[in-house]
Amino acid sequence: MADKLPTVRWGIVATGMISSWFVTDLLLPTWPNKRANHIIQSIGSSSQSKGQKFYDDYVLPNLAQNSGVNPKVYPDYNSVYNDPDVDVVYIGTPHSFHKQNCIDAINAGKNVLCEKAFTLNAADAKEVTQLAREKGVFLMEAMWTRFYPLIAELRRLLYEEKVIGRVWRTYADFGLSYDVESLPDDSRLKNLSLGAGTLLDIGIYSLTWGVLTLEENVGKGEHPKIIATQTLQGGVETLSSWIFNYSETGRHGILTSTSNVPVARSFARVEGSKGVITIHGATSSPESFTVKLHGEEGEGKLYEFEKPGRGFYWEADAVAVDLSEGRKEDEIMSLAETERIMGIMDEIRRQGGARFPSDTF
Ligand SMILES: NC(=O)C1=CN([C@@H]2O[C@H](COP(=O)(O)OP(=O)(O)OC[C@H]3O[C@@H](n4cnc5c(N)ncnc54)[C@H](OP(=O)(O)O)[C@@H]3O)[C@@H](O)[C@H]2O)C=CC1
Ligand SMILES: O=C1OC[C@@H](O)[C@H](O)[C@H]1O
Repeated sequence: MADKLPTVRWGIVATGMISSWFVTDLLLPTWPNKRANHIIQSIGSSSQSKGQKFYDDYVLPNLAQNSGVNPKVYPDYNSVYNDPDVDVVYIGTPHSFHKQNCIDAINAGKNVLCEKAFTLNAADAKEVTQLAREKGVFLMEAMWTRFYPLIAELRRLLYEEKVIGRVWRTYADFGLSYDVESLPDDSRLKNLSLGAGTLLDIGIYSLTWGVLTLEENVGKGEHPKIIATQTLQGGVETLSSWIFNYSETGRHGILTSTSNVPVARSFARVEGSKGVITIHGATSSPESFTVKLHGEEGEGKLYEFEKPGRGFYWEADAVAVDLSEGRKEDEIMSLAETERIMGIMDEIRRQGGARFPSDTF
């Protein structure tokens, strides 16, 4: 069975935390709903020694899972874009570099999976998506949570089975607890030119839970009105809160992110006319949810989902399947949806006051 799956060869750009998580997951022996095989073909870093350390730490221990391929390590990113054996480039740099990294990879004719947040603002996102369309390469934002089987089941229950009746309201939070001011000045979480602030880093997940639970046809129906506010500390946004108002359905999303308070384990709650669904785990990496009908005795029905490692393989599988079937974008995380999400985050920042040096609004 595994032989019939499409295989994709990845070029990894940057060797920070997220790239280590992504590669470690792709080198797992298997996972639920596995739809593709993945090979780490090459690694690009700011230096040979850093790239080599990444290889030693995250690839070498699991080399047996890499289909006999020993990846090349390059002391730059361009060599990855120009490596003829790479099918798709994975970009794991801080947000502010995504635009240029994508442009370079696309101009080299490569397919691209780029980390969230896709760019710093919607205008930059459109420039990149337009280029990919022109060049005819595949491009996707790595919004991994959207590809969890848990999401598909949750949406089936909400909009096919309608288990909680008419959906009215979603609360979702992503909070981490760190002191921004004590971080080094070059930290991507503190440095505004690297895109610091909670909205693009973690608020994007609360936002995603909002659209996935409140929109029956995600991105294809009514677009929400937004009412937003933000708190800045030393110019860096540390607390964002916003309401989504869907006037056609009457639904509201109450959504927030912060670096000042850790999120609760039950990070989201979807309320309907007949019951409530409470979602547990990390906001980026959900584990289970409980469906409890109004008036029902007990704790409600728990839905649990198996997840070896962290869960990055599901988005990678989607890329591999899209490529094998000749698609230039993914249906779940389409380019239009990325543009829309970036536009929503622009609007929250417009109202809330958080700005990056490169913003033109
Ligand atoms: N999907 C998810 O769950 C997560 C996604 N992310 C996203 O991934 C991106 C990277 O985050 P993370 O891995 O935490 O960041 P790190 O700081 O850990 O790593 C970023 C890497 O980018 C490269 N880089 C290039 N230029 C710079 C620069 N000027 N400053 C810092 N790094 C630079 C470096 O790699 P090298 O030296 O090898 O070139 C560096 O190691 C962000 O956009 C973030 O939103 C982050 C965490 C989780
Ligand atoms: O995407 C992310 O999810 C997990 C967080 O810890 C991280 O800061 C963020 O980039």
